[in-house]
Amino acid sequence: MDALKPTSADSLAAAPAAAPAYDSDRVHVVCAEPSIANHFLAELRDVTVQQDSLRFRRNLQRLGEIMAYRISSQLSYTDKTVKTPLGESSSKHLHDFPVLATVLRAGLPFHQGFLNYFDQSPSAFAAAYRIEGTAQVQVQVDYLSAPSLDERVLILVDPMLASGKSLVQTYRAMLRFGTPRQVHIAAVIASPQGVEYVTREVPEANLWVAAIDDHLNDQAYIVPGLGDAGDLSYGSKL
Ligand SMILES: O=c1cc[nH]c(=O)[nH]1
Repeated sequence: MDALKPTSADSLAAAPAAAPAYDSDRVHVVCAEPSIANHFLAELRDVTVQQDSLRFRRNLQRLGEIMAYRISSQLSYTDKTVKTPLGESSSKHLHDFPVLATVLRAGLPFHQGFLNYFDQSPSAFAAAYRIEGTAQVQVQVDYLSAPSLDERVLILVDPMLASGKSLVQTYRAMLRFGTPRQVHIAAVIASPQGVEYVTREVPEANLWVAAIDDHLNDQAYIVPGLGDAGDLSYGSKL
């Protein structure tokens, strides 16, 4: 966990002097407005609350549920009439359930939150790891499983958008399963660099984040962030 401590060389990528201007039609910052999402995010960040890994995973799920609801306003609906015990009601039904993609292992609780709402969605999974010993962050995607993405809505979810390399590599690797008609990328905490990289490299995507933090440290962790989302969910690894 030493990698998480602030260092004097928190210089991998210094924070921009002023807040960058994001295209608010494409970048949605859910915790910019006060809501219960802010409370869940505060618990995720809090080192004391983090000791309860059940609550940590559940808070990631809850933010996934909130983001699923927000993204649902951009999906297509079909008018249908449903029979109630007392009559008929004209209602809107989700036209087709989005494909929910995530990156093992840290993405799993956040993905479960999306699946709780998009309960008929198929899922796609990727495993990606960082290649050690390189000056630049380099990522290898080495496991993929997905349904056809042709003409589907794809929502790619990963709780921490740090450099953005693993998300972009995963997205590109997924495209071998087809060309989605609409793409959303969702993260809990993003770095300014990650937002810049993803919006530049995947211009077709809408980006949804709970918060955009200050900067990346020299280990490519988000500061202040929350630490290592995978370890906090599932225990530290060797
Ligand atoms: O801060 C970060 C960055 C990447 N992954 C994490 O779990 N935390």
